[in-house]
Amino acid sequence: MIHCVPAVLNPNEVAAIRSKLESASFADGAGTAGWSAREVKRNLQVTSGPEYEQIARIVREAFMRSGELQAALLPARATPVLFNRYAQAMEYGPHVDTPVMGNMSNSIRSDIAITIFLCDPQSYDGGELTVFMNGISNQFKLEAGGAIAYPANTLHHVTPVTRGVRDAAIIWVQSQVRDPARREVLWDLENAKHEIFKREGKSSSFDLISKSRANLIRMWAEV
Ligand SMILES: O=C(O)CCC(=O)C(=O)O
Ligand SMILES: [Fe+2]
Repeated sequence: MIHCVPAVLNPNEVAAIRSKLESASFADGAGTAGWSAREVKRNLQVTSGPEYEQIARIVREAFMRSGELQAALLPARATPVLFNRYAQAMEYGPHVDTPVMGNMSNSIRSDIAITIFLCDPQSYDGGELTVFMNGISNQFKLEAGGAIAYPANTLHHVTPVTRGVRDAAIIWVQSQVRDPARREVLWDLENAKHEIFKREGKSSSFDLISKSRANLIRMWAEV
């Protein structure tokens, strides 16, 4: 399931990150790709340093406080934030993300990939995130601060930027519930809880749905 969540970063946070990106240093993104993705990865990435630490903290905190991302993804762990830049003619061709990231003592299964858009979509052409799912190609270009979370086991690509610059923050998440179909059931129940609560308050139906969702998490969660 794909989740698009607007304004995960508020406008002040987007502005703060954008201003830090002006002085941040970037390296060739091919450095962090697997051998086959490297063939098609043409972008830049912020290198570690004080700017990186500050903007990564802003993104991580925004991710943690997003009720929708937390309830939909049920994160167990997340990678450090990666900042991608696609300048004129840069792109990231079709690839599948590395399934297990990090090293032996600190590894994360990449169940879900998140892109948080950092630029006004009017300020650049191209740069659509394209995700192939169920035989359909879906294109996304969100407002600055908006996040898309999609299954990392999909083939996806970023189309060439033909004007301006596209900056984005990327996080990979290992979910407590690795099966996307189970996560969808839990997400539907979460929405049903909200609907019932709005209509009836904390009724006995609400309590039963809450209990079912909580107990399904107990059955399925790996923590
Ligand atoms: O820039 C993006 O939106 C996605 C980048 C991506 O697919 C990756 O870094 O693996
Ligand atoms: Fe990717």
